[in-house]
Amino acid sequence: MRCCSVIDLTTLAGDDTDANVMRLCHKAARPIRPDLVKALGMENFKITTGAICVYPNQVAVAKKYLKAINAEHIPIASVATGFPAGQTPLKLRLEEIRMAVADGASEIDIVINRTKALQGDWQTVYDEVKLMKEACGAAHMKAILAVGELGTMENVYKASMVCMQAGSDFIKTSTGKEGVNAILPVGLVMVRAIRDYLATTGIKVGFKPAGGIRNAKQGLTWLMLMKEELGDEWVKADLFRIGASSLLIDVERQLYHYVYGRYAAEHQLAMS
Ligand SMILES: O=C[C@H](O)COP(=O)(O)O
Repeated sequence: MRCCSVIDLTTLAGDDTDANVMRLCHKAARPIRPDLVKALGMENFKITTGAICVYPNQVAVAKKYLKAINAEHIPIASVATGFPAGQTPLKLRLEEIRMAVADGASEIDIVINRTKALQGDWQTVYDEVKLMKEACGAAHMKAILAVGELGTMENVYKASMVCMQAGSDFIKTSTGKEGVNAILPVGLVMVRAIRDYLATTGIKVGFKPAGGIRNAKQGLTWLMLMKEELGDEWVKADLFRIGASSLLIDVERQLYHYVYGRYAAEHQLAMS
């Protein structure tokens, strides 16, 4: 159930429609079947996912549907800044953030400039992320490193530090579109960077692994990493999210197994 509460329930596809986004909103508001929630004695916790995560074009649609189902308390995260490649002019990347915020996103997932990172131009990476943070205004900003494109663990650590120094509220592993996405060795480097940054500044930065996290056991492994490396504060939604499009259905399937002692047939569980 904790895993469920930290998921940024995501749809980031070229064929996203209003209907997909509506279904995402419903699933975020009621992520686990009521009979399972009741059997687990969790009714009073009113668990939702941590947020929903969509492309900027879908933010207004999501806002409308969340309002319609009285679930406006669920944050809308929008990717921005030319997600996933980030290969558009800075002016457009910044404007995309402003538009997503104006449409109702309270969280913005930006991508860093991998070209500049790979060329060792960390000053430009820093300057751009700082401008992106300013463009976010009151919205929380998650900086996606796209670790699968950074080449070395040293670059992952440097990118983590630069993003935190530039004011990121979260650092996030991946867009989900790279060849290599959220993997534990890279996650360890990033959470250790968070720990080092906390030790030197006293500032708590959140962590979001994303991309390829598809089953409950993976979810538990990431939760354990956070608890072991950063402690209990980092297993809650204000400092930890898992970006995932299909993890929730497996979490629900495993809870079904826990409650009923057998796996559900496919027709018995709604798809997440
Ligand atoms: O930010 C979230 C990722 O795009 C989700 O990736 P996934 O579809 O592999 O779960």
